Amino acid sequence: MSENSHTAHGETPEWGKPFKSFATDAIHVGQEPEQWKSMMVVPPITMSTTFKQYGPGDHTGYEYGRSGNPTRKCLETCVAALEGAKYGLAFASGLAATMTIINTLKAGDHVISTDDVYGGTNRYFQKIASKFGLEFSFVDFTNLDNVKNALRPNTKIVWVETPTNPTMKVTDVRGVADLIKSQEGSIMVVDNTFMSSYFQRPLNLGADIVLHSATKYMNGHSDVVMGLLATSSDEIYKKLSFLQYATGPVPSPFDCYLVNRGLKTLAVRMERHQKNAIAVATYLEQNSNVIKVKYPGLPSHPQYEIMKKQATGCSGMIAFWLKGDLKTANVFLRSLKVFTLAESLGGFESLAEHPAIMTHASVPPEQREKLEIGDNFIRLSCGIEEADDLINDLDQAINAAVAD
Ligand SMILES: Cc1ncc(COP(=O)(O)O)c(C=O)c1O
Ligand SMILES: N[C@@H](CC[Se]C[C@H](N)C(=O)O)C(=O)O
Repeated sequence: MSENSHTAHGETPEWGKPFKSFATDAIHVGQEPEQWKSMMVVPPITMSTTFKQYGPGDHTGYEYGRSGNPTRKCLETCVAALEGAKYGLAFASGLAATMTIINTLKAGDHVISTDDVYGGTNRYFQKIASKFGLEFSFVDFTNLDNVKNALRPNTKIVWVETPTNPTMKVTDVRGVADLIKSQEGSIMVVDNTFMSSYFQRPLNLGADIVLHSATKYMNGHSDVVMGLLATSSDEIYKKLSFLQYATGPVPSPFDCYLVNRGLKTLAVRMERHQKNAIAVATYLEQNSNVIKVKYPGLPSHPQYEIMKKQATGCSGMIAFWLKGDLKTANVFLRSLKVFTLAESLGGFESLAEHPAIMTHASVPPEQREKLEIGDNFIRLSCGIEEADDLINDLDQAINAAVAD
């Protein structure tokens, strides 16, 4: 069912058209009842860690739970379809998926990363992977000359996160693909966590691997930690699936079941996240106590034109800077009643957080300052509640913060 063309339905004048049959694929691909003797419609949670063989080495394709599991397979097949990819792979967390990609490299290899990459990815690159002889450069991908200038003969991976966590910088993915085309042996990884497969398909734009922290939108219910990868390259898949079973960062069958279930409502969830985020970002832009709002789905975003060119919509993530200091931000966050003050994002519930103290505390302070991740900086994940309730909540919390 899956293909990379666009649907005739749901025309949107501004954005790329929705991916053809996305919701149908999310519900059906990899879920065929015919693969089970009982013809069950909902795939089972297969807990068995081992599988009977007809004779030594003569088996159904499953031998041991680390190298393959039927529930995981349903999920991986579905994810591949949703990314327009040939292959999907599931991992125990987003960072486990990141680590697996980095494990394809060897000492002396070089990685160019978006400067505003998620704090945990930054920490893994700087504090762990660099100890094994890998070299990292962090540059601002909103100017592709920075990427061009950072390329070295030993550059093996260009690591794009778009939009970035937390300041919502957008990278021209096709522009990066064109840049590295002539660089033999270099691949591009795109962390698609903030968009989900519903709004952006990086492989269509020239990426080699797509990564998700499925902990976020792909699962969407804030009850599973998981990572997902997708690729259409046989060579890359071979390396990643070897590492998946040889190093073992695999998710549990129960978690695979939950994420596979979460995908069934991804399309409707993302539409609602977007609708709420547009309403909230528009409200924030009009509030005189807010200095700046960054939402890539509004024309005020510096990379709005790129966003429209490469995405079919925008998620529930908003970055904004309050007038005031740490105390103002603190009172604002403590005053929220509908938004919950918590790390993470992409679930049905709205969350708010303070990146400098919470999710991005591991980013070196001087790098945080350069990226404007300061005391008055707030990140919102708009859930799927009623938009008016979200706006009223933000309004009362901002009023409480400025009055204090
Ligand atoms: C953009 C992004 N990528 C990767 C990760 C890592 O994912 P996980 O927490 O599932 O390990 C996160 C969050 O943690 C994230 O926000
Ligand atoms: N990607 C999530 C993760 C929150 Se940061 C988790 C933990 N404190 C850590 O440092 O690893 C997000 O909210 O951005």
